[in-house]
Amino acid sequence: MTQRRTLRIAVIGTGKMGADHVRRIDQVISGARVSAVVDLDAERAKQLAAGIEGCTGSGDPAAAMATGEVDAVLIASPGPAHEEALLTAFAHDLPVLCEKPLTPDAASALRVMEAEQKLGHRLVQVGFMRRYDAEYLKLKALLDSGHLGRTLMMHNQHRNASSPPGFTNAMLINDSVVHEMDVTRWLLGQEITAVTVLRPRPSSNAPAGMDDPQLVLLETDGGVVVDVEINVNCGFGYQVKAEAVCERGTARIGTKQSLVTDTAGRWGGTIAQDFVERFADAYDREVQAWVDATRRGEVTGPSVWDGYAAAAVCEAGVRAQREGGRIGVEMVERPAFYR
Ligand SMILES: NC(=O)C1=CN([C@@H]2O[C@H](COP(=O)(O)OP(=O)(O)OC[C@H]3O[C@@H](n4cnc5c(N)ncnc54)[C@H](O)[C@@H]3O)[C@@H](O)[C@H]2O)C=CC1
Ligand SMILES: O=C1[C@@H](O)[C@H](O)[C@@H](O)[C@H](O)[C@H]1O
Repeated sequence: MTQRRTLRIAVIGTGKMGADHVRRIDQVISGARVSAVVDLDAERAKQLAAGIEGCTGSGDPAAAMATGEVDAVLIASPGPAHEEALLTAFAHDLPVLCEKPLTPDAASALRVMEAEQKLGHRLVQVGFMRRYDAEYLKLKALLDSGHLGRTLMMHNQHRNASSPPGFTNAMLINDSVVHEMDVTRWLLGQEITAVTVLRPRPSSNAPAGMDDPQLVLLETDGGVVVDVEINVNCGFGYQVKAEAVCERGTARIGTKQSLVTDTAGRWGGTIAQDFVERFADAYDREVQAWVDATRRGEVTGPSVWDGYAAAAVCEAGVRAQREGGRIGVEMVERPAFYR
């Protein structure tokens, strides 16, 4: 259905990402407004709602989606809560922007995929925001142009200043490396077939019980080998870098130096401190693209299939962490619905 009027959005989960998306919809992008915010911590939701005209705050996502006062839903609760919220949105035929991961494991992602297919039309865009980042878009355009020949390898670095409390080895894969898994599939147009995880000695910055950093190797069905340094307690800032090694050259992103100073015998710049800062433009473009598509009655961007494929690769990654060795990715065949 084409909707030319302002889209009324319910944001579910008002923690770090949810609150940032609320600010973005309220102050940055056009064509939408936040009409409801929902959090299990209802007080948090009410406080956020108080600062936004015409917005309610509450603690029950299902009740908020049933009011008939909502046109679309942005899910920013933790991954394990996504399946229930998605199925509720499907019951009301509401378009969804669902933060990554779609769900935390392949079986639940498959259930969501089957439920969406039963509806007979797509409703979900998955929040793999790197696909909207200006540098990643340039890299994709270059690789697609064929100018550098076929891609042979990719090297990635994914560093966070520190991990939030409760972060686990499995989350290192499911929450962090999931981004490299998605961009690998998207940049190369290939599926990932196997995962190996190597662990150097842990950094003394890593919380007890977490092996950080780790080196994750991905192999694709097109014969490309991709390495990812995941290092979520590096201490100095947030860095995401990627280099594609191709037959006729290489291409690097993430090395941008926006401001370089020369002073008192030194030269240097600054490093972003977290993803909200580094990927601000990508999140803006991602949410604007979702709003625009929804108002046109379309669903674009990363699909439930992409969310499922990433979940299947993550599952192999977590097994590789636990069991060691090279673990094959198990996936169902891609349904015609998502081609
Ligand atoms: N695209 C990206 O770069 C990033 C995406 N994320 C994703 O965003 C989502 C949220 O992450 P954060 O904001 O960092 O988490 P957070 O822990 O800061 O916030 C989560 C919020 O959800 C609420 N909540 C928990 N269960 C809920 C439920 N069943 N219904 C409604 N609210 C519920 C919590 O009370 C909390 O306020 C996750 O899926 C995460 O993977 C997080 C960071 C970056
Ligand atoms: O999605 C994200 C977080 O959940 C994750 O914890 C971080 O490592 C990633 O850099 C960020 O983009």
